[in-house]
Amino acid sequence: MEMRFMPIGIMGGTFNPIHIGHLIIAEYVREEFKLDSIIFIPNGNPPHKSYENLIDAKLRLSLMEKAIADNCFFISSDIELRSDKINYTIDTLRKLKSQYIDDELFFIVGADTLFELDSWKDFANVSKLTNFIVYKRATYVSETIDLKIKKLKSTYSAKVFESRGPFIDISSTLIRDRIAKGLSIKYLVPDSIRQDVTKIYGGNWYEL
Ligand SMILES: Nc1ncnc2c1ncn2[C@@H]1O[C@H](COP(=O)(O)OP(=O)(O)OP(=O)(O)O)[C@@H](O)[C@H]1O
Ligand SMILES: O=C(O)c1ccc[n+]([C@@H]2O[C@H](COP(=O)([O-])O)[C@@H](O)[C@H]2O)c1
Repeated sequence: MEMRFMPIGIMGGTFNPIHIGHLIIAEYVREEFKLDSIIFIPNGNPPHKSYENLIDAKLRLSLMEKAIADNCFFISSDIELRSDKINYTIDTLRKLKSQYIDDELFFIVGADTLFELDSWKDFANVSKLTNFIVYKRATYVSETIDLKIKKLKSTYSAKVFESRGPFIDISSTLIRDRIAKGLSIKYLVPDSIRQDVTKIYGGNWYEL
């Protein structure tokens, strides 16, 4: 029997809330790197981020599930919601590796996350368990991105690839800020979750 090792993408994030940037990036990278599927993993208790407006992890998960429902290549995972402790990627990857034993993992990160990678818990071992795909993000110039990738490769033998996808200047911060100002988030999140996102993040009737 022929063995087939699958390249699997991982889109880890706080998703507070998920937006079309996450979806466009995942779909672009899936095709670009010929990934079999992309697992979306919301972080229950994010290690680095301190938020004024971090909504409940189960709500972030359910918005994410609704947002990815129409893409058969996208899979949702609650692996980081099963404990109240801070979630570190090293633990998640070890669990995923026991499930996807022979498959190759590709952790998708935006350029902002690239610059934090070596501060992740046990990054030396993280980089043995997964490849990385970096997606450019406004304010991060490509020369600096290239230098950082070079450094991660030489220091940790990390396997880091760069996506050629287009800049997408959308963030969860933008969504939260616009809702706070009573502005529209139409087209910034999938239509299937727009009303829920507006309500959950304290928006008014205007978006309903
Ligand atoms: N527009 C984007 N371009 C490139 N990468 C992105 C973009 N939006 C999110 N990402 C990446 O997706 C991953 C998860 O992002 P996250 O859920 O923190 O969203 P965010 O938009 O960065 O949130 P916030 O504005 O609250 O910081 C991170 O690696 C982040 O860099
Ligand atoms: O493991 C760590 O130390 C660690 C520190 C910061 C972030 N991460 C992961 O990086 C991914 C993107 O994080 P964020 O904060 O940009 O949403 C998400 O999957 C986080 O769990 C992981």
